[in-house]
Amino acid sequence: MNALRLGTRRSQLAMAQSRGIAERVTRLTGRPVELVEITTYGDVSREALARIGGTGVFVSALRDAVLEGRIDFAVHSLKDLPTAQPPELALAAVPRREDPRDALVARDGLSFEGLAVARGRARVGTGSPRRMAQLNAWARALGCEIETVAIRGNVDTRIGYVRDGELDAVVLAAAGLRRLGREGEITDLLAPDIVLPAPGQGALAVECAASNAALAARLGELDDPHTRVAVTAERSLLAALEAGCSAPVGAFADLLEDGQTVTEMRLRGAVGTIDGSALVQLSTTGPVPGSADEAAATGRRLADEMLAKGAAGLMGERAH
Ligand SMILES: NCc1[nH]cc(CCC(=O)O)c1CC(=O)O
Repeated sequence: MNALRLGTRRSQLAMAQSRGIAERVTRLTGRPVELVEITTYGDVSREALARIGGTGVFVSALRDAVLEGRIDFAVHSLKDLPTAQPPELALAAVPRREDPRDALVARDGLSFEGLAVARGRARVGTGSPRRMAQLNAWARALGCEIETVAIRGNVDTRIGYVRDGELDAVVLAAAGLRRLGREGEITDLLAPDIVLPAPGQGALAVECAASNAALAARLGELDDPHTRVAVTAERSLLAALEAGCSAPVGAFADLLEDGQTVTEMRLRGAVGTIDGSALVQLSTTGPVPGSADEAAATGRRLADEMLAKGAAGLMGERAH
């Protein structure tokens, strides 16, 4: 039986994600899956992500490979996907989401609060305007000041800044650290009511050509409907704010359970200035959307409320 070709970026995180999905696809279909390495613009460019982001720098080379038939399918971090889905590509599966939270890796095992109140102005590394805005707002609420420092690079590089003392802490997605077996580095998990994750954080997207309906159906068996509904609402909120993946926008939908059954979905959104001096944070709770369209409508409604509270005026800024 010929192998399915799964295109993947070469980074450790992408490889770990792709290997995990490859195993599940093989178990499901009985077909071997072969990994094909693809280099994306996001891997080659040294520019600040906040500046080049928003156009799917990590995903377009993989998508081209799918459309040109060089690979059969691709796995992306959902938060890196542009919000508009091209009609020639099928979002075949959104598997069950991992921990959506941001994680702090700090010197001396410190929590964020411990770090913020420690003597001196803590230097916290992150390339994400969303994290900068919310961390600065949190520090202000604690009556402290921190310095957010723009960094990028792979997980080892980022953690290295703390190891070698250049920074007091870095912030990374908990899901990424888990997938790499590096959760032991985490010194604090940031509560979503204080630091809302990026829309889609912790979730993966499995894409194939829309014309390959048979493959889309097989891959669809990996889909987790609750995760799909939640990330659909989050991404619709982001799209309705007309913000890209580098905008200081946090969004997180969680499903509330009553015993065993899921009863309601709560969607939260946050937009702030990078210095944390202003933050608009709203939430809405209602019945679990019965379809992707309903989930998207929930996201748009919350975005409208946020815009009415002045969200647009907070999003103009960019990280330097
Ligand atoms: N923008 C890079 C990126 N895309 C997805 C993840 C982590 C894994 C995930 O969120 O699923 C990361 C790294 C990070 O934010 O620390």
